[in-house]
Amino acid sequence: MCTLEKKGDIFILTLTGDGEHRLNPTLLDSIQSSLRRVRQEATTSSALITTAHGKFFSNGYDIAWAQSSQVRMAQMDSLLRSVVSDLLTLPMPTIAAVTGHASAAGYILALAHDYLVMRSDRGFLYMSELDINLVIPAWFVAVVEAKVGSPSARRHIVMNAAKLTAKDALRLGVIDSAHDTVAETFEAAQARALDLVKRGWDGHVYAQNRMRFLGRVIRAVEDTSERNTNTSSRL
Ligand SMILES: CCCCCCCCCCCCC/C=C/C(=O)SCCNC(=O)CCNC(=O)[C@H](O)C(C)(C)COP(=O)(O)OP(=O)(O)OC[C@H]1O[C@@H](n2cnc3c(N)ncnc32)[C@H](O)[C@@H]1OP(=O)(O)O
Repeated sequence: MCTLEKKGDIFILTLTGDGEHRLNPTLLDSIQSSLRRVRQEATTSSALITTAHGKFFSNGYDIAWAQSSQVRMAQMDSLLRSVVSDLLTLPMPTIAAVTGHASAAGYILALAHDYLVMRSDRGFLYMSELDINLVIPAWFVAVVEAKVGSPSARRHIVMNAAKLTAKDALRLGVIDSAHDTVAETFEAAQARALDLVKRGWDGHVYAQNRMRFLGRVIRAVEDTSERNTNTSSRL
């Protein structure tokens, strides 16, 4: 599950508990209702930090729950699309404090934030589809393309299923800063959030500008026409 607290103008959304924070409908619904509250309670200049307890930020879709049911996979895909769309249209800057592993859909959840700060002593950013014999959704690729500038870095992430440490991710331009501990990672997220709030931007203007800046990926996230044939035998 997740909790939402507010410290001054900063909202803190935390994926709670020591588990893998697998993105099943229960957790995705909980995240989405928290984001709805953030949108309702936002003041002119706010910021959101998303973080997690334990050694995982999110280990991706709950494929055990899906039990290879395409309908259930489609349900998680649809819910994650609306969470990512909510993040990309939120009227405030967003920061992911990646305090543990973020795999596949969990990686996309982190990348859906404007800024990523990450713990360097533990935790990978890991687009694992190749290793688990799944086809990456086109909209996931659109998010990676929008957030990672270098073609070789994108190839390493997607076509090499690289397990990036924070230091690797910083070098490849995937994250904004790397920190030795969970505490320092969260402090860095708070400091960045305060700096952004201090700019005093109107959140709705911020959201409009982000929708211009990331228009292509927002359209990809919201385009559910993509057929995701997730059985390699069909290739
Ligand atoms: C009808 C229409 C149809 C439409 C249908 C639409 C459907 C769409 C479906 C789309 C599906 C495709 C997209 C898929 C999305 C998904 O999310 S699927 C699920 C993805 N999840 C995964 O694949 C899980 C991946 N996770 C793992 O493999 C592991 O959990 C891990 C991340 C590798 C972590 O391993 P773990 O053992 O659990 O953790 P640790 O013990 O912490 O680490 C292992 C070792 O690594 C060392 N280490 C950790 N961090 C670091 C670091 N930063 N630096 C250096 N070393 C590190 C750690 O010390 C461990 O080392 P040892 O102790 O020596 O073992």
